Amino acid sequence: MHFPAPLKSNSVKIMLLGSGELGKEVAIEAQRLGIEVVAVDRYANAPAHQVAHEAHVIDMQNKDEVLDLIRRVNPTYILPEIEAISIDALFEAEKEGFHVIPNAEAVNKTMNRKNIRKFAAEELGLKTSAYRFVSTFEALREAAEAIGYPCVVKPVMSSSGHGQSIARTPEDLEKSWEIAKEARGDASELIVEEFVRFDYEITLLTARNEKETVFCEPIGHEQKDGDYIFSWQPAFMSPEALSKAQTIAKKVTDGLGGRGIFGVELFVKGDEVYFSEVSPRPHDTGMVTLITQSQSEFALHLRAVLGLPLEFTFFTPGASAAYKAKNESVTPIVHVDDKAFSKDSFVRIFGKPESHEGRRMAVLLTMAASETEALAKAKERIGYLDDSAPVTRVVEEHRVESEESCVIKKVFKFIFG
Ligand SMILES: Nc1ncnc2c1ncn2[C@@H]1O[C@H](COP(=O)(O)OP(=O)(O)OP(=O)(O)O)[C@@H](O)[C@H]1O
Ligand SMILES: NCC(=O)N[C@@H]1O[C@H](COP(=O)([O-])[O-])[C@@H](O)[C@H]1O
Ligand SMILES: [Mg+2]
Repeated sequence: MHFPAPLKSNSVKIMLLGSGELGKEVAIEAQRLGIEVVAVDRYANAPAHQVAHEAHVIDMQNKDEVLDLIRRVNPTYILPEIEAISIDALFEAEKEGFHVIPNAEAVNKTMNRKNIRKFAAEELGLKTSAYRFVSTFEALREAAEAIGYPCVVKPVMSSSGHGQSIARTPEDLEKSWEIAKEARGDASELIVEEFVRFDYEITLLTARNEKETVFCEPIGHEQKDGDYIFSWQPAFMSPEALSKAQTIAKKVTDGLGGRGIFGVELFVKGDEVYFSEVSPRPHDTGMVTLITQSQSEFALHLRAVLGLPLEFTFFTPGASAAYKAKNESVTPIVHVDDKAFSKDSFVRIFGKPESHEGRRMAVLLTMAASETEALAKAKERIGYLDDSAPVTRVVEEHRVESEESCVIKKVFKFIFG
């Protein structure tokens, strides 16, 4: 491939629609290859704005504003980085010949739980939790009765756990209804899901450049309030579960098509693998690849977008811990103890201009001889970043790992290493 210089009439230009911590790392990778970066978000001085050639602040849900900016910037590639973007603008841009990553229809399917669930379960025939869609409280009650308790209630359009709750009894439904309504995005419709008592959950990062598809080592993660707090790589899986996970990821990403990295979220129970959802972009749990791989998920995303080879090396087991702000502040400070900068750990501070309770502001990364050790270090050292907020856990049940599944895991580990 030829790499024209940035800021010229013939530059290769990427436009990030969303400029948070994930976009910031993509922008840095693009800068390393001399690709011109235009970063867009709904607020000023977003993380990727600070490392881009050009920064814009617009209402990303407004079709006209998004389209007008796309036409003015004339990017080679448009990279959606968040879900809350005017999908009509992306469809229109694609019609006008712009290259949306991975493509507008894939963005459309994945931004709405109804579309992706129907696609995965009904079109591709993948195993998922039982589910129903509802838009009235009465229908929510009926769906919960049919699916059984506990069940998980989520707005069809939301991310990072916003608006999500578990109803354990019929009495919880009113609260779940209120939580969902308060969430951002289009909360007019909800999905009610069977609560899957999985042994563990993973993200399988899958990159495709339309010539080849590659998988990263599976990433294990722990969630609090529907948002990730710890991730580690590799996540131990039985060979059968790993093979099923890769088959599902290949089917889903081939079905969505286009170029880029995808975060395929899966629940694993024994050797059964359930498809949960997929992000057509780097995944927050995948920040661990900043320390574990020669090419992080961000570098792989960019390579896939540009149609470059997707070769990389898995360097070392590692883990990540999300640092969440405790307070609201327009002058936020992340206090980091020097010990976080030891030979086997480092920190990435996103530079978000404002904090509010629970907002992810930084990530701590650790490496070790095993993922268990790396995770233990991450859990211990996240305390080196001050006031990391203890948030109450939504999916409390998952903490209780059955003795049986522990024994099975140990046996597999003994046999397969
Ligand atoms: N049906 C379910 N059964 C059991 N646990 C679930 C279920 N749905 C969600 N969870 C738990 O809640 C977490 C968040 O759910 P989900 O990924 O659907 O939300 P999200 O808002 O899209 O989050 P993100 O944007 O961070 O991926 C899951 O990773 C899992 O731990
Ligand atoms: N699970 C999706 C995810 O992690 N997205 C990442 O968080 C940013 C928004 O953060 P903010 O809400 O703090 O502005 C997004 O821009 C993206 O980088
Ligand atoms: Mg998710």
